Amino acid sequence: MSGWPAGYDRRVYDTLDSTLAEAARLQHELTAPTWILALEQTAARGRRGRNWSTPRGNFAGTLIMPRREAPGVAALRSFVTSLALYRSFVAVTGREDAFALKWPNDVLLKGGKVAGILLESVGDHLAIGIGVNLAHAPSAGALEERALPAVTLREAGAQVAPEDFLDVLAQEYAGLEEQFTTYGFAPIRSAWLAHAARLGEVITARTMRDETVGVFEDVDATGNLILRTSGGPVPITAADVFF
Ligand SMILES: O=C(O)CCCC[C@@H]1SC[C@@H]2NC(=O)N[C@@H]21
Repeated sequence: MSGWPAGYDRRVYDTLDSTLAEAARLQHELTAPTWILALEQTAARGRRGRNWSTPRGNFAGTLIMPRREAPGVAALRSFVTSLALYRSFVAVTGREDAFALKWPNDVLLKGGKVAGILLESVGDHLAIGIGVNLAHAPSAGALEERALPAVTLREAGAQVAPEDFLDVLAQEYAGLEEQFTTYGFAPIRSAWLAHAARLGEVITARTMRDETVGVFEDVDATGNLILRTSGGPVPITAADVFF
């Protein structure tokens, strides 16, 4: 797949503090959904207030678009995005078996984290921040306790420049975005579940307040993780998942 999807703009920067921060600064002047790519970020953010490191060679991008739906529906684009990443990774590596999706929105390569996604509301826009370890990954010492190891896409045999990866991702995303706006979450959910890591296995979901251990049974129609526990199914809206 090559080319650039119709209806999307793009801006490429050498260095930014954060593509999410740039999306917030640009929101009022954009006239179309826009991909913002930075070849280096100096103050990138990850989920739950964590830092995210983006040395040169890795992919750091944000897609900003007008938010037309209720926040909960718009947030389902985290699944659209992780599925687009999955398909992009398969496209550039030819390795269908090596990748899996971890709820809510990480992409795994051979069990290690290769990409992360952070959604933010920016006024009446949605900003989808995406970081991919194309060439570099943080060492085990830089990660939190129990976090999955970080791996690079090179470990799947692919050497891809960030600009080239953007072309692939933007096309994959555009196709899935159209599917999402036309048919809703159902087909995205099915496709996502087909590549889910640890479906049917016991996993742990940890929030600031508590921890739930149960069998990963499903992702429901609103994107909740469903864990089967001895007390019945428990829907989880937001949590960190540990295997
Ligand atoms: O914690 C995670 O897993 C999500 C990481 C998201 C990082 C990306 S890199 C591009 C965009 N800009 C940021 O500051 N963060 C996101």
